[in-house]
Amino acid sequence: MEPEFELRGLSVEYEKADQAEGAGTETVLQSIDLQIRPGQWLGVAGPNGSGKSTLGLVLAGLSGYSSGIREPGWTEGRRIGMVMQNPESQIVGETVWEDVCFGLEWLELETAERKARAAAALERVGLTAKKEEKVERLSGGQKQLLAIAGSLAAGSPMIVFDEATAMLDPVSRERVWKAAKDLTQEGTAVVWITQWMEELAGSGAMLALEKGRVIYSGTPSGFFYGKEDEDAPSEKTPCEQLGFTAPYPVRLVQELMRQGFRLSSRPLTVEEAVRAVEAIR
Ligand SMILES: Nc1ncnc2c1ncn2[C@@H]1O[C@H](COP(=O)(O)OP(=O)(O)OP(=O)(O)O)[C@@H](O)[C@H]1O
Repeated sequence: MEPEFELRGLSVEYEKADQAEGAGTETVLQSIDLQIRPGQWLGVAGPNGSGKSTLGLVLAGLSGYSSGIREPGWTEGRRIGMVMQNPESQIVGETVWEDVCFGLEWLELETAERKARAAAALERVGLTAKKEEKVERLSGGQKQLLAIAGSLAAGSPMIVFDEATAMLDPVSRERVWKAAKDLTQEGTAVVWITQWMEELAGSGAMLALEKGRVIYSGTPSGFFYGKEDEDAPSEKTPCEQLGFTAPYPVRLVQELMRQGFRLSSRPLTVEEAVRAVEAIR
């Protein structure tokens, strides 16, 4: 299947803010290549300032770029959704209903169709009962769900989540994560930017950025465990290179491996770790 969204050699440069450093530009993203297929979940990780949000904005079509190619999914009339870290920063309507309808204003739809789409989107994220509520009275998690509903109503083929669960409690985090997971089942592509290593474990594919460059592109397993078939890995894993701590099940299994246990898989979750350990009994 052809990738629906593709970046080739994409770079973003900004004018240097600090004149003391001399005039010129700062390269924030450098030669990024990536492909995103319909229904794919792409996890994106990287330290502060590595360019994750800039990449998210470019993918969402909210920010330009200096050079490279971005095609073919960004054609006119196809709105890419974006759910930002701060739920307050993306509210456009006074009430829940107004907010979800806002993104539909630009589409040439019959009123009945617009209403049906907005109602269906609110239903999908469980906010139907809050339809008449003022947005300011929603919780942070509900505001994130509302942002998802806005993208759903507009028929976005891809939604970018930029640390969208960072300000949420565990229950709300789970709800937003689940809503995003459900979208991929229906063919919506999800770009999930996060600093939470646990959130990367379920990614179909992931990439890691450092200083604006892609330093890893592949499976979460390769990111956390490093190259395949190394009995005693001496090289740092990409996760360690970035200074991140792998999820607890990964660290547990890595310690077992160091102690000489041979595991036939490279588990990422507690459930997978339990199965892998059971298999060596
Ligand atoms: N509009 C802008 N003008 C100039 N420089 C910018 C602009 N936006 C971002 N930058 C710079 O680009 C670099 C990458 O920023 P970006 O926000 O994309 O990183 P990030 O990985 O999302 O960081 P964080 O995890 O802290 O959110 C930083 O050095 C930042 O100062």
